Amino acid sequence: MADVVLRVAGISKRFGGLQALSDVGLTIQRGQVYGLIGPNGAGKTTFFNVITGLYTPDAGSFELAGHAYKPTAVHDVARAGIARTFQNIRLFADMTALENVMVGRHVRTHSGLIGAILRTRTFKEEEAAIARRAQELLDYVGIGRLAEYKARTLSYGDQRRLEIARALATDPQLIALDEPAAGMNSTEKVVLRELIDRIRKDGRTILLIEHDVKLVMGLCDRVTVLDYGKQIAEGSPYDVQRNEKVIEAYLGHSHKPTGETAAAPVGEQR
Ligand SMILES: Nc1ncnc2c1ncn2[C@@H]1O[C@H](COP(=O)(O)OP(=O)(O)OP(=O)(O)O)[C@@H](O)[C@H]1O
Repeated sequence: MADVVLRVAGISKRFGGLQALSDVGLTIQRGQVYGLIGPNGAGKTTFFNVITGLYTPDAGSFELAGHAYKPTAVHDVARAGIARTFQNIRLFADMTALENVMVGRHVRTHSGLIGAILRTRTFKEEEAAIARRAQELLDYVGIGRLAEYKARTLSYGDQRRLEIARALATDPQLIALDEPAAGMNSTEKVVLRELIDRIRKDGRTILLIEHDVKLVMGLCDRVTVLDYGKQIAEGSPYDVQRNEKVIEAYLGHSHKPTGETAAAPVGEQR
């Protein structure tokens, strides 16, 4: 049987009179890059917020690496094995890049508050190991030379890479990236694409929300498309970008293929 990292079924979420998610489900296999796309307001971020414990769903079931799990507190979700980045970067601006990654790593440490206060030998050894691992992760995402710089002094693209390093520091089963290419120029996007590819090749599983449909189609193994909170398509990038409902959702009206004037695949329309 294939190795499933995340299986969610029947997720619904309502905000007052607005049904932000209706009966959404997906299954992500280990080692996949799984894309979640859809027009503005489709429910992508709400879905991320539900699976990472920021919002409580009205309905739905969750399974992480074969175990039922309930995304409640954000910290518990990180411990269970899901790490995320945010659409609006959330770093500790006045901490160094290295310290930001070390914070992520603390999810996996044991010596606790008493050890920190007493500065026990175990605590010091653990801190040194965390710092070494944090530096490795900064090197891995390509910003090792910036370890001692404060997060707020980093370029936008480097801050996004720092967020990814911090997410990786928790040793996640699944890393969820919320619009990692937002605001990046084309050179930064190429570097980002290489990084995500590398993370996948190194055996990680990635869930990706991204507005850059070309990036999604080039990177993802499977794609789910949301529109007004409903799942309108699921499949390979090739199939999804030729799906009539998807084309309609992106263009706002239906295109009937008619030879030369047939609707272009979604990735080529943007
Ligand atoms: N906390 C909230 N309270 C009320 N409505 C919300 C809340 N969060 C999201 N919504 C609404 O739910 C719908 C889905 O929003 P969501 O942010 O999930 O969409 P999205 O697909 O991520 O959009 P975008 O691509 O613009 O980020 C929108 O209509 C949004 O206004």
